[in-house]
Amino acid sequence: MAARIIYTHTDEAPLLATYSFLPIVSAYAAKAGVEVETRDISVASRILAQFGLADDALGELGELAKTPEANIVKLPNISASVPQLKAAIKELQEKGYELPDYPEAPSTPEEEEIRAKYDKVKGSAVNPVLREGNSDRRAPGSVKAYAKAHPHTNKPFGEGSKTAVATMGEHDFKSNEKSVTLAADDTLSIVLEKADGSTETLLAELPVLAGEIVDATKMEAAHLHAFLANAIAKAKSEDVLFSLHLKATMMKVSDPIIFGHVVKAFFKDVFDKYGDDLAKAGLSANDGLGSILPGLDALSNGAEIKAAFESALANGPRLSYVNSDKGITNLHVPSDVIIDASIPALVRNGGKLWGADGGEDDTLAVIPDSSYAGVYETVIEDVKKNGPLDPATIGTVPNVGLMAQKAEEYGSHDKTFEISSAGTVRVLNKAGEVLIEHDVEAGDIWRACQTKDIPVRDWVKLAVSRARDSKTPAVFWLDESRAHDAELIKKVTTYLTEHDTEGLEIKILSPDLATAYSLERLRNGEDTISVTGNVLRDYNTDLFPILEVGTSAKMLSIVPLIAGGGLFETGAGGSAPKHVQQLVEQDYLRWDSLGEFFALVPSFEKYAEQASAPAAKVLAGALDRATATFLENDRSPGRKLGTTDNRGSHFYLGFYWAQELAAQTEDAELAAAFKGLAETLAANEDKIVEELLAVQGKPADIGGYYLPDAEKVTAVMRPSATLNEAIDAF
Ligand SMILES: NC(=O)C1=CN([C@@H]2O[C@H](COP(=O)(O)OP(=O)(O)OC[C@H]3O[C@@H](n4cnc5c(N)ncnc54)[C@H](OP(=O)(O)O)[C@@H]3O)[C@@H](O)[C@H]2O)C=CC1
Ligand SMILES: O=C(O)CCC(=O)C(=O)O
Ligand SMILES: [Mg+2]
Repeated sequence: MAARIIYTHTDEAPLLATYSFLPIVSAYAAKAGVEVETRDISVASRILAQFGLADDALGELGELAKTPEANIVKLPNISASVPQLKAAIKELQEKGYELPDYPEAPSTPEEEEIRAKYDKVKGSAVNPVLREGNSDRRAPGSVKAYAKAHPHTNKPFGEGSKTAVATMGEHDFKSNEKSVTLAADDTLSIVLEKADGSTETLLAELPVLAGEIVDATKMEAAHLHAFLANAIAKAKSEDVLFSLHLKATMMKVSDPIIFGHVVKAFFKDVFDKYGDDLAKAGLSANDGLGSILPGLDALSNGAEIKAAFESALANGPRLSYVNSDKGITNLHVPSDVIIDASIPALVRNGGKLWGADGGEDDTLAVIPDSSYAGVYETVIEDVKKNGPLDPATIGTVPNVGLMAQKAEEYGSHDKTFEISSAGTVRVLNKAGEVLIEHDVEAGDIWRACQTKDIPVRDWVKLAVSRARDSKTPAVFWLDESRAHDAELIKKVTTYLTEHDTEGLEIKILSPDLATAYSLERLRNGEDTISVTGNVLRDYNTDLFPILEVGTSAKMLSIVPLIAGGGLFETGAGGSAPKHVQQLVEQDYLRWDSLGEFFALVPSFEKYAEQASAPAAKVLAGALDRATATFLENDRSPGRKLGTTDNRGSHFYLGFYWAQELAAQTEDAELAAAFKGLAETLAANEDKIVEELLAVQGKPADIGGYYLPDAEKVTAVMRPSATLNEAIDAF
């Protein structure tokens, strides 16, 4: 197969940015003979693919990721919650695609089949397929230097701040975990034996490999209810905002259920009184208020129920709001408050979130499961005690994350069950022996996770090589008192002996202690690699970047694929839905494409290696230097109308990149090819910037949300005739 770079078309802000940036990338790459192709893995395209209406690009890339030829630049994509999925289906239907409605409660085999198709698109359905390697995420030196020179504000917590984390600590996933390491290949099954002696097979065949860690645990529904009742009462009595923080997208089975429990607990009286009416109307607490409230219009007593919700909102603890102008609460949409980005935003903002009136206040951050809540508790207590972290002086906490082959919790969806009736869940091996068992009650959420051996070995190797290459101490964030971690620690200590660790500082600390240790070093200006499992990989790569450099958009995010290829993720954050709103309202896109710039450098380097194409390496080097100039000259999009936005930032990157290519001496032909362009862009800088600024300030029509109109988006995202001419003629 000829070498090529695959640049992904995704969703929301990164997709819009692609319309402006990719023409530049493709034009420059072509001059160096580098093939750049695109594949559409947007939620819209993935829905269409399920029904044979589009190519299965994700399936294709998933296969590619398992080969040495892979060279994929992966932009952030929507991990759709059910309300988003329904909205996307509706938009596609309105555009003429014959798609069935999302069956909320499938009752026929046909509906089951439709539901199964949609469930393949739901939640975090892209990343786990492409991530056939472990994760290396860090803030590049140039980004740290920029942050030190232009520090953003991490606000102090107020005197006597009441902001705190509430977490269960008992009867939850963390405390109920049991774990085993398999001695040999096997096929497991998961069976529920009910109190009446009957059995229900929850999963018939779970193939496992020798050396694989399998764990299982449960969240006990009755205790979750008691915990939530307490947390709600506490927020009320302390008069702080109540906010829930989950990862309903990546934990796409368990967390929407937990979200539903919180909605029901917060509006207990409403559900006690009208629960049956809501259920009959197909209005599920798991989808949030944003779906329930509009759905009430169709009910005969809808107005009465709406009034009951409003009165509960007025009389309960104050709820935090995602967007108070639009009346969107923390309990509106399960994907609106995603823990990895939302808690760091709270910490950055002095422990405050926003209430109904748009004013900010201290917050009780509710994180039901205690597996990782301690990390955030430790950060919040540290900032309360020692003051905000100062981006001008602090060190950095890069991450090496165990992620390959759907490791740990993020691969648990097909093994997560809301228990239908009381009994015992058992994980059995082929010989019928019980490996793990839990007594369960109806409503408990039981789940199993798998962690394969090869990924663990690769992760340890990556940690050692990162520690050595960057001369930085590394800490494995593992808790020996947690069942899964205890199994993992055995492997880590074994695999560490396979490497030369002479002179390296490598520790194993529990997540709480690792947080405290890393924070102390951070405050001293020292760097510490966090070597973590899959969930803390996700959390830490937003937490530390947001505190250190203001956003996770500026991260270098590499996934060295185990088969030898490369997956280059752009930044460590998401697809920024708020940015699309701003573009549509004001024709201003504040998306920062630094993540894309950073990802392309190793992607071109990889291409140079894959295709034995030295020119690609020249492209990479020039882009790297151009990005440094871009940062020095502060060309990232501002936040305010009338400043350079995403489109202007692409012009500047393209301009500096062309200058670097024209100036380099490694490849004279390439230098000659870029000379004219560099001159044209320099001569027209003012004109181009003027053309780009001129369009701002009025609504922009992109012809859709999930499947915007390509022509319209092109027109919006490429408004400078002068720039277009220079690039297209090149
Ligand atoms: N790799 C992936 O594919 C990921 C996908 N997601 C998905 O993204 C969606 C949104 O998730 P959410 O939790 O809201 O997190 P986001 O990271 O999309 O947004 C949080 C905030 O971070 C800031 N931000 C993030 N990226 C950029 C950028 N490149 N330039 C400028 N600002 C940026 C914005 O802040 P401000 O508006 O204040 O400028 C934004 O509102 C969800 O569908 C989620 O599942 C989430 C994480 C990773
Ligand atoms: O896949 C997703 O939904 C989000 C991924 C994410 O947040 C991350 O990897 O940091
Ligand atoms: Mg994340």
